[in-house]
Amino acid sequence: MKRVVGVDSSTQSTKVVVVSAETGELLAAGSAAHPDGTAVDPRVWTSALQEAWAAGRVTDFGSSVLAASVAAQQHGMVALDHGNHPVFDALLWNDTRSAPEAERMVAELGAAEWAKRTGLVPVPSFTLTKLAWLSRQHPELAAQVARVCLPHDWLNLQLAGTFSTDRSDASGTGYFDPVGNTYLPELMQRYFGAVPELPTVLAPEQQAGRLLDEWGLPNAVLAAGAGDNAAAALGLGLAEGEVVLSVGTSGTVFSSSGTPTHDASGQIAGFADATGQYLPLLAMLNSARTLSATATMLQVDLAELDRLALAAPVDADGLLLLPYLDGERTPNLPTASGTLLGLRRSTMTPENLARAAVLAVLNSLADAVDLIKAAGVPVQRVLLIGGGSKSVALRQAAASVLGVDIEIPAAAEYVALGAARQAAWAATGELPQWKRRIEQRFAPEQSDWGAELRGRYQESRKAVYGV
Ligand SMILES: Nc1ncnc2c1ncn2[C@@H]1O[C@H](COP(=O)(O)OP(=O)(O)O)[C@@H](O)[C@H]1O
Ligand SMILES: O=C(CO)[C@@H](O)[C@H](O)COP(=O)(O)O
Repeated sequence: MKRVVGVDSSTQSTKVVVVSAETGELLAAGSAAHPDGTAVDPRVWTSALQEAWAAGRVTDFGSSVLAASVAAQQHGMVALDHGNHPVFDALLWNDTRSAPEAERMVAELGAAEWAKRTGLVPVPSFTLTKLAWLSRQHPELAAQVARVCLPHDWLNLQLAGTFSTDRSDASGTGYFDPVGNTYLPELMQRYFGAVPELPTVLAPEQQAGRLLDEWGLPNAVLAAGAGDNAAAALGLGLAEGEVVLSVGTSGTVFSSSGTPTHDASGQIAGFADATGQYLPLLAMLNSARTLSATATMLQVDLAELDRLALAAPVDADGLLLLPYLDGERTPNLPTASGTLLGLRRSTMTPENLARAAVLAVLNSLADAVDLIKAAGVPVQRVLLIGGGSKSVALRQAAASVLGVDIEIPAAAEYVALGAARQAAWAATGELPQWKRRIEQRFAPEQSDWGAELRGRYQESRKAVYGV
């Protein structure tokens, strides 16, 4: 049996899977945690990959492995000197210190022009705003930068010694045109003050090189890799009309599209996908960690948080959480903090707080679905994935809050699986057709509690944050 390896180097952890190249059947898996924080030394990701690789006993599959591929969190600023040493910690997608730069960039060029040229309107998540911050705050370090890449590109460098990326990840930088598939050096020059070497943008099925001997897979080539959401779409075999709700470290809502988006409001990121098409996407800074933070506040584990949330009234008895705990990206409120409304002696219960956290995550996703629908992206099927989707309370309430049927694919690491599927494509020249199994389906409940809650959530958000 021929195998392929998929990697997901996400915000909180590295996950590695070994699967059948023909069917995608899971054969082995390993993982390793990342440190908390929004600025990370990229060398930590290399160590985590080595740890997850060993935990998954990947080298036991040796010469049967045809290829590997890396998907990773998007946008991280990996700034390297001439010796490929990081000049500064990689500022991640959820670091908001470059908010002033993002505002300045939008004010100077205009949102519509940014959306037209890059598919994006700068927010602190995007790589170029972080480079602008480095150039302004640490000019002496910026002067040492010889090349710039993204988290998945850094791991490509460690795995095969090649400096390469793919269009899905490049499309999240703010200096790339996903329609023309070209870098925009004039934007890099204008906002970073120089044009460092940038990784070669490979086609989705193109090989990036051969794995270095130290990784113990003598016959394996390395595929181009991808941004994590594009890889998840590949892992799910996402089709136009299908929308993914991912409750991970980031909350994301995205679909597959044959046409690019240029949303001047900046709410929909017009990314490229990992098949040659496009991936219109909205991202939230606060998602699964809203649940874990609430569990910590209640001093319970996630299983107990779920039990509490299931024991509460469906609407948390009016307790309402606006979950902008780390600031927020959609809506663009980088300096915001969270707000709890409806506090009464009768509503201040652990059950209601747990339920309010679940409903907060779902309302943020529902806001994003409303926006992607309004942009004309067809929404015929909604798939719920991500670690947070393991919450029974969340998956049971999702259909009522969003007002649509929700499908839960069988539990899998879809980002890593998508990377593995790309690896098989790069090795064989054929994109394998792996089966997707739906584990559960939920329909909206008869009562209209979800619609009533959506109204209160939107009124509260408008009243408190003005958006
Ligand atoms: N049963 C659960 N209930 C709620 N949240 C969960 C559960 N299991 C895992 N999580 C959360 O899922 C998140 C990890 O999800 P994942 O999709 O792997 O994230 P990433 O975006 O980093 O890939 C963590 O924040 C974790 O707390
Ligand atoms: O910023 C985005 C998408 O634009 C995030 O989706 C990151 O790509 C982080 O992904 P996870 O760690 O949550 O998987």
